[in-house]
Amino acid sequence: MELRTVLVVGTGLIGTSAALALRKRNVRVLLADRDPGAVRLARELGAGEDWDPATQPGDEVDLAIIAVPPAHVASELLALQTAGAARFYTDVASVKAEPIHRAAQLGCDLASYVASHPLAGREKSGPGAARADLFLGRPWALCPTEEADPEATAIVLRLIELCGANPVEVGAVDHDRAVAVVSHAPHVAASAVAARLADATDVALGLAGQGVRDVTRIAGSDPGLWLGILSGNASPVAEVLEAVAHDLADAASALRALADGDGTATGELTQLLKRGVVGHDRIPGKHGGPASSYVVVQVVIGDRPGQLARLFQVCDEVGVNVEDVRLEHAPGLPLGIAELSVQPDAAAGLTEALRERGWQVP
Ligand SMILES: NC(=O)c1ccc[n+]([C@@H]2O[C@H](COP(=O)([O-])OP(=O)(O)OC[C@H]3O[C@@H](n4cnc5c(N)ncnc54)[C@H](O)[C@@H]3O)[C@@H](O)[C@H]2O)c1
Ligand SMILES: O=C(O)C(=O)C[C@]1(C(=O)O)C=C[C@@H](O)C=C1
Repeated sequence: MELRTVLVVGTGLIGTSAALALRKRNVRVLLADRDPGAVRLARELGAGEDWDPATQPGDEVDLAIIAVPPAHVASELLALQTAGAARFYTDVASVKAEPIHRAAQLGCDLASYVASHPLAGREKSGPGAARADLFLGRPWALCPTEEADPEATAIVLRLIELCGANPVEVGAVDHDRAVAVVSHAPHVAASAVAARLADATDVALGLAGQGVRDVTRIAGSDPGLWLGILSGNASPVAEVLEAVAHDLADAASALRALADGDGTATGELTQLLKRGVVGHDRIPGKHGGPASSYVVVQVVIGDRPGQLARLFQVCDEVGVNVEDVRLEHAPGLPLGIAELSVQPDAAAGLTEALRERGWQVP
């Protein structure tokens, strides 16, 4: 099953990332969004060409990817199917049961539609945050219903393969329960931790290290999008959060008891910390950070104009492409760390070249 032409509806973070990945594999990509600015930016980033429904025959479009917020998936699917925009359809929403249920209610054709969900994303929205390699090595759930045409499933599998992700076939209800545990409840927990920082003192924020950054990164995401995701998976997420809240309440009680001099209270706390280690160790592969195929080279840089430019100059001299860059500031210090993500085979050469030129590479 070949994917020659794909229509992406919703050229935000996920739609544009899929479009960029497909363009790299020479798939023709047509772009649509209700926001013309989002299409323009996606096009300028090389994600494809504007979709003109008046001139583009639907039977030439193999697959339409609906990459809009969960609440709009079903209505968008209906509109596209009514217009005969493509042969097959998928969506990428973070919840699955409700959009499928709504699509059935609206009378959408469920034979040509296989819902899906890439388990990859960022805390930033819009086409400007998109990356062609966002899905590399990541799980991508697909949830064919009983009505789904096997050809529709095959074409969605091909999409996942072209984006470099790993397909995971799962029922919609099971999917939603699973992502409540591994994505949606963690998001709310991150928000609750980050909310404590809103009125934290400057002294506290000045002491912020990597731990709090790791735990709260996703709390920086678009609240509107996440309200839609959480509302679409309300009961499973509530169930996980109730369990988390129970653990947190127990931990707080144990700490109160410890503060009151009851040394036996360490037992409960230790159990929670140990259960945390067990849970953490069960997460497969690398967690977060840039695409798993990159290696991060850390370089100490002074907080002076031109430092980054000089650093990139070295990368250029030794022919190393910087796939991503992140700056870690040390509050109050005239130093920071630049984390350069590069291809694994380029890391050693770059490290050597930097050290030779006097850069501190820890
Ligand atoms: N952000 C993530 O990390 C992530 C990861 C996996 C899946 N998803 C899912 O992907 C979908 C898109 O999320 P995103 O992060 O790319 O959001 P985004 O805000 O970056 O992009 C969404 C785009 O959809 C457009 N849009 C909204 N309603 C539309 C409609 N009816 N018709 C056409 N365009 C419309 C918006 O203008 C916007 O450009 C959501 O369903 C989300 O649940 C998000
Ligand atoms: O890493 C991030 O920033 C994400 O938001 C990714 C993440 C996740 O929780 O894993 C968030 C929601 C999506 O539905 C899929 C992926």
